[in-house]
Amino acid sequence: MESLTVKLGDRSYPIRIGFELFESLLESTHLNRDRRSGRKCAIAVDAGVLEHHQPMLDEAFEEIPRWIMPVGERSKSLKTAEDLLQFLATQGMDRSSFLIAIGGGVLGDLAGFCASIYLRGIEFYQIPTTLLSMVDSSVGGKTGVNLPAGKNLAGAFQQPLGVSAWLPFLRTLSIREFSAGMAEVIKYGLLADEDLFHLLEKSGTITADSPVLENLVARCCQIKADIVADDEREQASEGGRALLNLGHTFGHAIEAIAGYGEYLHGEAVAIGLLMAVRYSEETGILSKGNFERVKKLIITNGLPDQLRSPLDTESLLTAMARDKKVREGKLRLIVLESIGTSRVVEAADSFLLRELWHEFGAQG
Ligand SMILES: NC(=O)c1ccc[n+]([C@@H]2O[C@H](COP(=O)([O-])OP(=O)(O)OC[C@H]3O[C@@H](n4cnc5c(N)ncnc54)[C@H](O)[C@@H]3O)[C@@H](O)[C@H]2O)c1
Ligand SMILES: O=C(O)C(=O)C[C@@H](O)[C@H](O)[C@H](O)COP(=O)(O)O
Ligand SMILES: [Zn+2]
Repeated sequence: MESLTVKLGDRSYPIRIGFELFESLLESTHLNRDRRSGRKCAIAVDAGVLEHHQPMLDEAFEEIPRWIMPVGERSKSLKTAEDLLQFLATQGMDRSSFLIAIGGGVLGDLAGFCASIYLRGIEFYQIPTTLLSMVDSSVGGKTGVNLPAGKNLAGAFQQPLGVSAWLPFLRTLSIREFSAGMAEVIKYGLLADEDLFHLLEKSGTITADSPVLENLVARCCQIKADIVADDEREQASEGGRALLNLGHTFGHAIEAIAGYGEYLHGEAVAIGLLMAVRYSEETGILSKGNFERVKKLIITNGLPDQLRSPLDTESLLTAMARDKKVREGKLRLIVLESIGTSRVVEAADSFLLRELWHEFGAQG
């Protein structure tokens, strides 16, 4: 088992990652201790997880009331949040109660958001079940829902009490969903860890059975934990948590304009990473030649390197302008200086952005 800590003073929490018994991971994050304390709790679970793991979850959590979320990005909405909040209220959850989120990033973001606003805030645990949620979304406390106007535009920072990543969950994940998680893994290599990037280049296509999997998940979580510990609310004037957004200004625009769910988050991020690398090369911040390396890694891991069908350039640019990193109307973009080193550019070149969208398959 890999054990890490997100160091946030009295809100510090453990991340446990491993193949051992599911119960042991729950024990090691204190989740079972909190259950035994008599505090009321409830589960929010993704329907797709239940489809594959219901007997195990029934056994592990037999007596706990359960709210089931319909699968997919469209569930990350205010409407679904209302359903979950109503469920918490009808179960009589009080301020000493806690919520257990079992699912991918959609479920985790939604349940975390509901935990942050129910009775003005209750505690919650994260049990991520997708690669993406194990390496990224379950850690760091960004919670929220999408609006028609853009991704994650309503949300809150709410750290979990603990994260238990049981790796055998990944054996039932579709290849497409596993690949989506690899986009965030590649992102970490690019933004902060050249050795990780080399390891990925050497390893070929990563799968749920890859011998490096546990190490990869732990490494990504460690990078995120360190960044979050330094800049929990993304307020650093240079770098900081904003670096975790590499490729996302492009990716989030694709998700919103194509219609939520059309591109998986990781697929949109993969295209966004390539666009960010191209932007970095075109502006002379990154030396030429890196784009092809990143593209090879993206393709090897089953991710798209282009829009699948044309989207409207103006709409994409409008969506980008709603990015949460915008300051005083200026679009801030994460760029690469080299593989493993990233930084923020304060006012992105809008002419170049338009050209890039055309290069990657947008129209108009
Ligand atoms: N909060 C953050 O820091 C953060 C970071 C990255 C991404 N995100 C968000 O995460 C979301 C994407 O999360 P995701 O990629 O996990 O997608 P997801 O939550 O939609 O899960 C993907 C699919 O896999 C199914 N599934 C989940 N676990 C399974 C399992 N073990 N076996 C079989 N099927 C399973 C689900 O039913 C779903 O259909 C996006 O909304 C994105 O914005 C948030
Ligand atoms: O945790 C972060 O910070 C990230 O940026 C991680 C991203 O992978 C994730 O998709 C996040 O939800 C994006 O945040 P947002 O602030 O751009 O909505
Ligand atoms: Zn992301």
